[in-house]
Amino acid sequence: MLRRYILLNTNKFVNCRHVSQSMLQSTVDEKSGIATVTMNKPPVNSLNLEFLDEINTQLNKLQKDKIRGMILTSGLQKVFCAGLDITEFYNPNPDRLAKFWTVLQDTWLSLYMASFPTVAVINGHSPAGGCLFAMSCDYRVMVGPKYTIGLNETKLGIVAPKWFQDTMVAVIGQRKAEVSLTTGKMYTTDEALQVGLIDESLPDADSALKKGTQFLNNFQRISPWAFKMTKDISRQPTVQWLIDNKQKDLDFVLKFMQSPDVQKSLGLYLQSLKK
Ligand SMILES: CC/C=C\C/C=C\C/C=C\CC/C=C/CC(=O)SCCNC(=O)CCNC(=O)[C@H](O)C(C)(C)COP(=O)(O)OP(=O)(O)OC[C@H]1O[C@@H](n2cnc3c(N)ncnc32)[C@H](O)[C@@H]1OP(=O)(O)O
Repeated sequence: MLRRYILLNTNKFVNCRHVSQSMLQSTVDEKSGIATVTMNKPPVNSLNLEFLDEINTQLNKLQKDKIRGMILTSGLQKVFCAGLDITEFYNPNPDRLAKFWTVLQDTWLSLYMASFPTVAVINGHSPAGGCLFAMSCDYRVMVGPKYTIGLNETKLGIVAPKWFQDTMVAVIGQRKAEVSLTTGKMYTTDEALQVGLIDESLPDADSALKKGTQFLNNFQRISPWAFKMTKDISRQPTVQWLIDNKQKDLDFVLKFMQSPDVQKSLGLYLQSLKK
């Protein structure tokens, strides 16, 4: 059952419905219908099976609730999202890895094709899967200048799947995405703005949240149906490959991730992170 709360959010009191509370906090502003979904899984919001499942469930719920827009952000000090939880890939249990990858596919489809407008307020570092989530929103506002964002998979000795790559191509174009992906480039906020990976850079989280809300307010006079149809037409070419190839994509990941060379690279990368 939904309960009424007064919630302290970025130093401001707002009237909102409290929808859930765990690794993910979700609040809906009653007046505007805008949801703020805050990832809060210390230390770095890494996306493991349970966290992804919670995010996907929440996205589906918000869709049913017919919210008018969503801000996706982080409750952590300096990380938006560290991407996929690398421990899901290292010495994996094949059944769990299969579930993990399937939930990731579904979560991406839910976010990328959300029926409501979405904004990523990137208030911390956003490598790999974190960058994928940000790129899957309709608009990106990043807090600068000290955080970084990008698809860094090649630096881990792994390969960004086709649908990660296609998402980046849709945002920054083929040529820039190719250089970015092959070099595993992590962009500073300024560089990300220059290349078009983010839409705006703001000096602090409060002003970034305000900017995100302003963007969503653009849709108050736009019919949700017209918005959704337009977004579907625009994004369909990017999602269709995964829709048609979910099993093939999963089979490939299971094989790829269990190969000795990939396991060796991941082990070394995990060690370097621990240091
Ligand atoms: C031929 C092939 C064709 C097609 C290919 C098809 C398929 C390919 C298959 C699969 C592709 C898989 C794709 C994966 C995408 C990903 O998302 S991989 C994840 C990449 N993420 C990263 O590289 C981020 C690494 N982390 C960082 O850079 C920093 O932690 C960060 C800047 C985010 C924060 O820095 P800081 O605040 O200083 O924190 P720490 O570095 O000290 O970290 C704190 C603890 O958290 C642990 N940790 C960090 N990131 C992760 C992570 N992603 N997963 C798990 N754990 C992580 C870190 O080890 C620390 O742990 P400790 O406290 O020491 O125990």
